[in-house]
Amino acid sequence: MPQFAANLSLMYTELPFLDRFEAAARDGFEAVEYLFPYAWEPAALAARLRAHGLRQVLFNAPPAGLDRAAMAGAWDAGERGTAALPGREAEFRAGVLEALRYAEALDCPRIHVMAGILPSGQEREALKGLCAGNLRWAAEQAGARGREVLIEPINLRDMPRYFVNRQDHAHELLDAVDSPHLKVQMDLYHCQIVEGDVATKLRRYLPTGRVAHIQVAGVPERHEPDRGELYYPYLFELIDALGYAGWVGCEYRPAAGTSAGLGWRDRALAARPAQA
Ligand SMILES: O=C(O)C(=O)[C@@H](O)CO
Ligand SMILES: [Mg+2]
Repeated sequence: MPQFAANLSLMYTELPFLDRFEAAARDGFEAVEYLFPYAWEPAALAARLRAHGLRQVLFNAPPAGLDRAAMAGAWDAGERGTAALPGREAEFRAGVLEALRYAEALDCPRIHVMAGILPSGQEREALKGLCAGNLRWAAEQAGARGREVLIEPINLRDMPRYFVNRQDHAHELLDAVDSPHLKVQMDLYHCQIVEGDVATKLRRYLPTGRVAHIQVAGVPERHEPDRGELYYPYLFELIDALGYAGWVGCEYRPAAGTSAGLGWRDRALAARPAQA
């Protein structure tokens, strides 16, 4: 059965951010992911991880900005990455280097690098080369530090004009970059909204070894995985059967309260086949 990581950006939001680590550990999580660490010093976050026996398994590179102040305000200003954006190469590089600095301090093996919102009047086709070039540079930087860069297909309802929407968009970029340090973050919530046929996509892409992180949520409300149109017990069994050994991030907005809504996870773990 997959190993689950708590997403501290969407879960435990009733608590101040730094208190969410303890809450996740108390609920039995051994790993966490979240959007951004940059409002805190790496040492403060590393101390929380250590104190609660948690591993950091994923976070995002800054969405834009050349310096810490600009990076901090970028998400609220509507920025969603710069990998595919012309003229933003310096911000892209600054963000990747800042993320890798945190990844090292937090011993986090991978960072999610976002591609950006397609500028009006531009076609994604025309920006694929630029995006691949930026991602190649990022993958080299990450590889030199023993880390991986991930890209994630995201649905256009939540993020209009986002550059990477389908699994094949992401895998096409991986083909172009051709680096063992660039991988895919496969979020089944986005996959269901954009493409459907999720089990077939898992069967196609997990055996490639290119999927380094999976995320889950119910569809369409992005609540607990036991709410909505996807039947996760079947998908978890399939993920196991396909030999996926990575983390599954719980990237959903709890409808029942974070701890009260973990029944789906406990049932999934209880259904785990006995280890030989
Ligand atoms: O929205 C998601 O899904 C994510 O995984 C974030 O990292 C990016 O928005
Ligand atoms: Mg996601």
